[in-house]
Amino acid sequence: MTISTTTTTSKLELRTAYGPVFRDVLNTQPRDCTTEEIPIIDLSPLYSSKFEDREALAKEIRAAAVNTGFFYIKNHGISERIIADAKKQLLAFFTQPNEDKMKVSQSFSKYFNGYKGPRTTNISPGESVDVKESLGWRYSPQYDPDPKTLDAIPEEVKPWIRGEEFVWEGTSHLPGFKDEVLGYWAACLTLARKLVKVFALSLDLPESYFDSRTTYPGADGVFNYYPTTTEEETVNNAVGLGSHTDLQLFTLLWQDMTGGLQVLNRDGQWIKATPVEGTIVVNIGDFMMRLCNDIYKSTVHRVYNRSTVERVSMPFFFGEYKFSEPSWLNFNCVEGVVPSCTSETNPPKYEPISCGDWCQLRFKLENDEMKKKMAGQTQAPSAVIVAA
Ligand SMILES: O=C(O)CCC(=O)C(=O)O
Ligand SMILES: [Fe+2]
Repeated sequence: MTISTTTTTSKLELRTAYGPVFRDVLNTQPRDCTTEEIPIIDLSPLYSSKFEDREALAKEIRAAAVNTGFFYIKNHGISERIIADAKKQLLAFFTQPNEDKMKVSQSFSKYFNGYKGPRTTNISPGESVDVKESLGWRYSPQYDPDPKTLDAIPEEVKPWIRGEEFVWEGTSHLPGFKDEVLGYWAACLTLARKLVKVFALSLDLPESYFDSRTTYPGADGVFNYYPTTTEEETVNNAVGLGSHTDLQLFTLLWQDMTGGLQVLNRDGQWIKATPVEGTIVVNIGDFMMRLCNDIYKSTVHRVYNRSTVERVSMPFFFGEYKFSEPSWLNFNCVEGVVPSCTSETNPPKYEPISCGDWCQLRFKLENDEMKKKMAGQTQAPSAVIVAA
């Protein structure tokens, strides 16, 4: 008798601004990641004055980005104090009575800022609603650690500034909230602007390639709070946050030590991105994937909190939003595949689009579909994977 060892796969549906895409997923249990799959990269050379040091770092980043598209960074330069203060404020926010959280409800927002309650989003169409709740705030030039003269912001740029003050007004009763949350956000933005230079190097571009493109960047801060799942949700395989890719150039993701983040590796195997003390996770977003013609992949990930305690995370999404001179003169602010990633035999696979449009389109799509879903049912659906 022969025993079949063939592993079956399922198709996982992912939502993008241009409609669904599908990935093959092995029907095997998630396993721990190896250090080859998700390496820990020492970021100290980022702060070195020697070009060779930064170039060597760029090589490490390229290797990680073409492999799983996920890596941990240590010695990243964001202090433990800044992180601890932000986490303290995160907990202060989410442990408030619901009516206080609703003071900054996303329903007040034009641009997806504010609070979304638990089980009110469904990022992955084939999985359950997301058990997590979240608070998001977007780029505002008045809080940019690289100071901006507000009067000098070009008129054409202004419609692309997506930060909204109601987030800070509606949390002003929480002592130190705005300062400490924006302190963390500013530290992430400073780090991201340094890191994007190494990403440029890693793509054989000049270090300064993205500088003018990130003068008014996509810089979205989010706090995620994953309550423990109910017994029914556990039985129904409910996700904390369903399978998705991030949208911008890259994400800096601080996660607590609870665990629950899973990443789809190149073989279609779910692997666990186990928390590593003192590190931040970096992952590639869709816009980066488009710019580099798929050399780097935006990696699918999801979260299950199956522990007996809450889990929290603080992602920061970094992208080109609005170009500064001279690029903003090209007001469509679209960007195609970068020249170093194409050749005669490897033509661009993607039409140019702006990072801003790319995000706005998908946020809207997700929101509209969720509204339809909520209108049609009162109970959270259980997870369904589209059949192979
Ligand atoms: O909570 C996490 O670890 C991941 C969060 C995430 O993927 C997101 O907010 O896009
Ligand atoms: Fe994500």
